[in-house]
Amino acid sequence: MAPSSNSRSAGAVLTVEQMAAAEHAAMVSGVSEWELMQRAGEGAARWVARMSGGRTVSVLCGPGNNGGDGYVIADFLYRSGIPVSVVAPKPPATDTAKKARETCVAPISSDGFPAAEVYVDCLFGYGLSRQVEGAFATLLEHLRDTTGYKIAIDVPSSIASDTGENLGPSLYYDLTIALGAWKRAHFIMPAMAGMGVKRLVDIGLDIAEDAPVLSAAPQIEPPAPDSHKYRRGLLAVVAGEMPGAPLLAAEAAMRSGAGYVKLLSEHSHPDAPAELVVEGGDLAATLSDERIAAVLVGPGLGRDAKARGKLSAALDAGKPILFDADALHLLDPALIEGGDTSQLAVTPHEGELAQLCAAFSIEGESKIERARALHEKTGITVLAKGPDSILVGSKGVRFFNRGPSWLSAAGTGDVLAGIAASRIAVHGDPQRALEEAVWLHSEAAHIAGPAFTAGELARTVNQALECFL
Ligand SMILES: NC(=O)C1=CN([C@@H]2O[C@H](COP(=O)(O)OP(=O)(O)OC[C@H]3O[C@@H](n4cnc5c(N)ncnc54)[C@H](O)[C@@H]3O)[C@@H](O)[C@H]2O)[C@@H](O)CC1
Ligand SMILES: Nc1ncnc2c1ncn2[C@@H]1O[C@H](COP(=O)(O)OP(=O)(O)O)[C@@H](O)[C@H]1O
Ligand SMILES: [K+]
Repeated sequence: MAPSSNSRSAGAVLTVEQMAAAEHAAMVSGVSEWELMQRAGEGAARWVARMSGGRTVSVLCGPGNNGGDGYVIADFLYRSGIPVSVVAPKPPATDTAKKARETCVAPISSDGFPAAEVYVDCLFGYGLSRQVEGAFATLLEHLRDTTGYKIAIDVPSSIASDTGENLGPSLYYDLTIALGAWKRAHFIMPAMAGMGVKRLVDIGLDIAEDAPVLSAAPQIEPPAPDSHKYRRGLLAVVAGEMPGAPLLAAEAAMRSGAGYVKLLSEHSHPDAPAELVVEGGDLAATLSDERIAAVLVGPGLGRDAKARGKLSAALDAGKPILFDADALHLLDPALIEGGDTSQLAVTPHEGELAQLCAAFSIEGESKIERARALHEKTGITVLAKGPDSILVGSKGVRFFNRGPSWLSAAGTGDVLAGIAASRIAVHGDPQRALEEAVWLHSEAAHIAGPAFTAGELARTVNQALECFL
């Protein structure tokens, strides 16, 4: 019953179409749908048994194979001596779910909502295709209003798997157990916020290696024993109209691994920390220093002709560049034409991504489609940030778990940009740097505690680094 050891499903985040294709491939290779359902149901049942701790369990079963999983779960729990019952408003509609119901020894009723301490929601999985109504909606409303421990199997039953859209009563689960692979909804807001703790059951699917994946915690190397400040990476932060934002970014960058951070500014910065070198003079000439390993441009830059000139100067230097904030309102096809875009990266929030898509004539229904199209059209590595960040680069697509919501504070984006640019200065790989930055930013927020300021967050990043060494 255990899945084969060569399963490559760990971490993949799939659409319904990709999921169905992976399951079809398994069946072509000789694994029956029944066998897949047994693996899924048993794997999930072991989690339910662990979480229930002897409490009474009620399993809600729908008409499709998600309901089929429910019968397998109930059967496993019943045979394990756990008090369990099933509610199924409609009989199974698929052969495999019918077989699961026929072999299920747990008591089954077609109506009511039994009082239980643990509820397992198997009404709909990735097959949900329309608004939930009638008896199914009533069950979900009861589930919403009860105080029991709530477990969603595969995908919460009112959530559309590809879009995260809510197609029925909206409720919060304590635990969501994904089957076979993660689905997009597991990492799309607001759906992901209602799923509680998330766990994945491996059912031995073989999944294409280029499928989007959930980002795994990075391993960050300390400086080599013979390192010096330049070898560790010199980052140039280009300042503009507003002094605060680039200073915040530089504060974070100094604590993210770069050996040397310079603020290139025509203003004086009496508030700058002593360890930050502030350099004036002609920007193009300063950026021609071959020891500069990466450039950050955008925080506090401004959006006028002078700002655009600075952006041009940065691009002309031919170095790896991270564009954030105001720079994302200035970038356009003419500016990057003919350059090596593989060393360029952008960190737009929702509004800035919309701005970039308009500038580069890109359309896409969802954030992931827009980010992917922007990368494919321009070659630029894109981190579409927010509570549900998505990274798209030459190594494919990465999803992330949600960081602390305390990050929703002014200036935290400048901190993220500083961290990411610093990591680019260290190793030169934009996609790796952005992935590291999301983790460091989140971890720094955990360490900084509640209601931190962006400055406090920036000054915590070196402690966050310790978690990834
Ligand atoms: N196909 C496979 O090989 C496997 C599938 N598994 C399970 O199967 C699930 C997908 O199964 P299905 O494709 O059968 O789909 P679901 O069980 O998610 O639900 C689809 C069924 O519900 C009906 N339906 C959809 N929306 C409805 C609505 N709003 N109101 C009433 N009826 C509605 C559909 O007509 C269909 O009969 C997965 O989420 C997973 O739980 C697992 O058992 C692993 C193996
Ligand atoms: N609710 C949230 N939960 C988790 N992270 C969030 C949330 N809101 C914002 N963030 C993160 O905080 C940062 C905000 O950046 P941004 O919108 O550019 O703010 P600012 O421009 O004020 O610096 C991003 O890294 C984003 O991913
Ligand atoms: K479900």
